[in-house]
Amino acid sequence: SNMVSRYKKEFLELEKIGVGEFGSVYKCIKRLDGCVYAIKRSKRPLAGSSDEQLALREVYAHAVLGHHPHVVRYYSAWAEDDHMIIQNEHCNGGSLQDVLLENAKLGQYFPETELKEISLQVSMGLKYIHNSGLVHLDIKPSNIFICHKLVVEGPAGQEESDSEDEFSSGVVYKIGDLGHVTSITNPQVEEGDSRFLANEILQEQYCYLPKADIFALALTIALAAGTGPLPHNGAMWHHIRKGNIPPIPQKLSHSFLELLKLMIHPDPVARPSATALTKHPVLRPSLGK
Ligand SMILES: Cn1cc(CCO)c2c3c(c(-c4ccccc4Cl)cc21)C(=O)NC3=O
Repeated sequence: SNMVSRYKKEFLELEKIGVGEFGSVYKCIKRLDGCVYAIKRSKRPLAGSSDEQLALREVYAHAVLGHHPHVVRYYSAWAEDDHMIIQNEHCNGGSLQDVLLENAKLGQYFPETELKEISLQVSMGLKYIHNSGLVHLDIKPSNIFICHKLVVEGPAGQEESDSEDEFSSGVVYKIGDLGHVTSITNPQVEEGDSRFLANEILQEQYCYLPKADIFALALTIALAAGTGPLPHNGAMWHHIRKGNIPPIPQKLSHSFLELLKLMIHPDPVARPSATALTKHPVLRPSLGK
């Protein structure tokens, strides 16, 4: 590789915002356009390894998926000095997992209206991914990123926000980390986090893959509602796969609880599709009247 890396040449590294076995994520400023990006640098996987497959799948998925308000935007990816680098949109509000941990410390949880907003926005992102012929397969709080719209001061000092758009609350939830994305029709399934894994995927039944994302979304929402840590395996894992939503320490409406229950139905066919969720009266109260 040439001496000066493209990464160092094009970007100013501000801070490390994540680290894992996958590599490290940095918040960077691109010198040319002055914008902030999230950049993941990971050790280049062994050529021909399954890790290489995963890395390529992530970039293919971003390339196919183009732009959607509820999918983290991809800008570029390249390889240099034995590293894979992917440059994505930076979401300034952290991940849903970060907010859940903060909430838990304070014994607070997302109220039902916010739980429905998260469900609706992530369903819109899933509808887009599924209609593109792909499935995510690793939906969970740490892969949902939050963008707070920056308030624009008007001339008279009053806040300006085109509140007629659907993000009137100013918070946008986006699906990120496409490392497990695969095709619905000829899938190469790399199982996601077992805490959010639907039983049919464990049984290698891949004929209703989009419904595995719906299953994982329901458990993601249950965590946002304050349920305790999910099991990775064992009796409680199977109890949930029989269609039992783990206990939630707040009063939720019967209709919302019934929807969450339907989303983890043991039979994937019985679970609502992402498209159905985006039109569901429980999530879109205005449609319910
Ligand atoms: C750990 N971590 C923290 C953040 C910032 C949230 O305020 C973050 C981001 C991403 C990613 C990411 C995930 C998977 C693949 C590539 C990237 Cl850049 C990871 C992130 C990403 O794609 N966009 C992010 O904001």
